[in-house]
Amino acid sequence: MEDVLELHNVNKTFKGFQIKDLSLSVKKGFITGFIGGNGAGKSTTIKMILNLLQPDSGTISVFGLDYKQNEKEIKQRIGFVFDNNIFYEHLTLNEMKRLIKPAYHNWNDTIFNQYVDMFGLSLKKKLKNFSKGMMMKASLTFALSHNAELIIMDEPTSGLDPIFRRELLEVLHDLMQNGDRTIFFSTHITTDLDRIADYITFIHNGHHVFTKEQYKIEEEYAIVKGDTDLLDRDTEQEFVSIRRSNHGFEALTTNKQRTETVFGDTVILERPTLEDIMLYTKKGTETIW
Ligand SMILES: Nc1ncnc2c1ncn2[C@@H]1O[C@H](COP(=O)(O)OP(=O)(O)OP(=O)(O)O)[C@@H](O)[C@H]1O
Repeated sequence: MEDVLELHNVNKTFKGFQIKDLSLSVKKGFITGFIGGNGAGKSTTIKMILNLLQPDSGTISVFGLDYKQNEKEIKQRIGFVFDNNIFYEHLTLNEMKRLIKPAYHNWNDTIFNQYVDMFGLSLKKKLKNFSKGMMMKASLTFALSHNAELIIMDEPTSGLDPIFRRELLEVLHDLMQNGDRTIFFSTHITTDLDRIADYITFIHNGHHVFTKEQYKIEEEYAIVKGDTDLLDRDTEQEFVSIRRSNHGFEALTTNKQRTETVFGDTVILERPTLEDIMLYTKKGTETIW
């Protein structure tokens, strides 16, 4: 399968925060959800992918091209959707379109009008009077109107009400019927990903934890529950992190099959949510529990 986006050993240091040797790839034709807790480095990574921020070292290639030689071509083929307002607020949607359209040689007015209608956006209303949901839809409309092959979104569903969110997810899902398109989006709302993501990329504290097909996560990971007397120095090694209470322990395994072999039916295995995986991974590295 073709990778549309590849990061190789990318490093970026801010005071008090570091993206460390981040390598990841995004498969063409699929939706990849990009997850990680607050401050994990998602926005920083997305900015580097969009060449809005330069890595200190490492390489980033988009469509197999690098920004140094091919910035214009890459930007023609990428659409990005941000949660905060990147438009000129005093302009109407129509005025904004006139400004953006000449920058893209693949611009398609029919598609633009189609999404404006579908999203119920007003062409004559000033953008400063758009709600957050409308702004997100406007931003997505611009990305789609130049036929972007790769759509990158930073928290597209945050702050949207459940109906808007569901609608947006359905639009994203429908967009994938054209198998050439790829979507990479960060989110805190991991339940959104259950609906539409094929792959999940998880970063924690500037490190890549995994990129996996969603169904594989279900196959490999499990929450394990059992009596604390099953735990010793050896068996503890089986888990990412362990939570103990008076009633027993709960832990996350990344290798369900092995856990079954080691513990047999002395433990109960449950399907973890992405939230569980994020939480246990965080606790594991902080060793609080
Ligand atoms: N320009 C900058 N200068 C200094 N530090 C920065 C800069 N941009 C981001 N950071 C820091 O880098 C860390 C990662 O921030 P980033 O916005 O990438 O995380 P995030 O995963 O998108 O978080 P959230 O989900 O909360 O939006 C944070 O500690 C942040 O304060």
